[in-house]
Amino acid sequence: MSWINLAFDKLLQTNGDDRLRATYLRSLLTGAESAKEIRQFGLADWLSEMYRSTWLTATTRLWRARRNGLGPVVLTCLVMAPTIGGAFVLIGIDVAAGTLTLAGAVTMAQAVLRLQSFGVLGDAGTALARSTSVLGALVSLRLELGLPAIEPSRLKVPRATPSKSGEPAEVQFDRVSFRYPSRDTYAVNELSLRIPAGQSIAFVGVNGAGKSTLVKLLCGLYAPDEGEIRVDRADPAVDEAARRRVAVIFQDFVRYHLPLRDNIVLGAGDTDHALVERALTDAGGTALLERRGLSWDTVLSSEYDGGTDLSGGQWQRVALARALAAVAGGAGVLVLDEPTAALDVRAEAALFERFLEVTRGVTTILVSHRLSSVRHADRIVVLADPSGNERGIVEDGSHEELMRLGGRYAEMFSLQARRFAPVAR
Ligand SMILES: Nc1ncnc2c1ncn2[C@@H]1O[C@H](COP(=O)(O)OP(=O)(O)OP(=O)(O)O)[C@@H](O)[C@H]1O
Repeated sequence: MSWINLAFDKLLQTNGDDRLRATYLRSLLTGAESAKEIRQFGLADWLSEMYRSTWLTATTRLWRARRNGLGPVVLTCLVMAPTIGGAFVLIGIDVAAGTLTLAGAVTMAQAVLRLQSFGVLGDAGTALARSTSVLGALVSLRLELGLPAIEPSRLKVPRATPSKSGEPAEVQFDRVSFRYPSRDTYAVNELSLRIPAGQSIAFVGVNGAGKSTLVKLLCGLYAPDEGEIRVDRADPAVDEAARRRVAVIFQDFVRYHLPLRDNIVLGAGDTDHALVERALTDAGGTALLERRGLSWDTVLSSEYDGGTDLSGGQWQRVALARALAAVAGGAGVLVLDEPTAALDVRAEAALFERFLEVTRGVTTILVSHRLSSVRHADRIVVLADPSGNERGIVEDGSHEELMRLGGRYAEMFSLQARRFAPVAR
């Protein structure tokens, strides 16, 4: 059995984590779930390069191993070909002479063909060579059997450096309307809004009011049917630089199976380590390093040797740190589209409050169903209810102003405050 163990080891060392990572990177680059975030953060080139180099590392080793193993295969073929050919000739001669029946010839031929099962051309070898599709399971099995771990190779990938304007951006929606092609009604209807540079603003409204659609329009993921959107006077739907000025964390943000550090500074070049640390601290995620004992190089997936997965709330802190790092890297607008939904009411409110504190002076857009979480924004806009005949924005002001107004926001806030009495003051 020692040769099986050897081949097993060789296969894993030839591919192992690199193959697994390359397959994962390919799924990130081609999957619908990660597409909007990859486009928004401008990660396509960075991830493509990482995929290319990871795949190349794995396959180069595989090619080398195959080349090394080619000698015995060629030698065996040279011996087997005349042996099998000669046997068939002898069978033919016997059949022609009438000393071997047709049934006998078929049986003999089968027996001769089974000769291939021996040695390097054998079934076991072929099956092993084809078993790369079960690599993930093999890696786990290896751990189960107590075999030593394979060290994942460290990637050194050149990364894109974002523009570093450092200034908060001004955002303008001018009579914007947008309808999804499959729908009869407008998701956003004649909405006008100017967000001065450095202001924090919250979008609130009933389900389906168009809050997330507005965020996607701002990210340039869709172009409006009518009206204009501008980020520092440039259109994010057509201008890559304007798009990169918007850092957004969606509710379904991507949980990258990459080291903790890369999860925070995705594609952000050789970022100063102090900046990454500050981003994690500001996002309230230092417990990951202190209590969970992670290092900056720990891959955030248990599928990798030494890797580990995080809880929903811990992932959200990593995603928030990513947003803060993007701002430090040059983004001028920060958008949080309900990325904290997995946190409880109290934790979300505390996090948003802290977030507004650390991003003071940055243009910030918050979307949350929990009004106690967004009450500290400089300004709150209530989007029209699409089921009525309203359009655009129906209320606009600070928490205090809207409460004094006694309109829709005040009604929604009081309703929630009764439900979450200890949180909403
Ligand atoms: N990809 C899509 N295709 C078709 N219709 C969509 C799509 N995404 C959203 N919609 C529709 O557009 C409208 C606005 O949706 P959107 O998600 O922007 O609202 P929202 O205010 O963010 O809602 P919620 O509070 O439930 O998150 C809804 O009627 C929704 O059903």
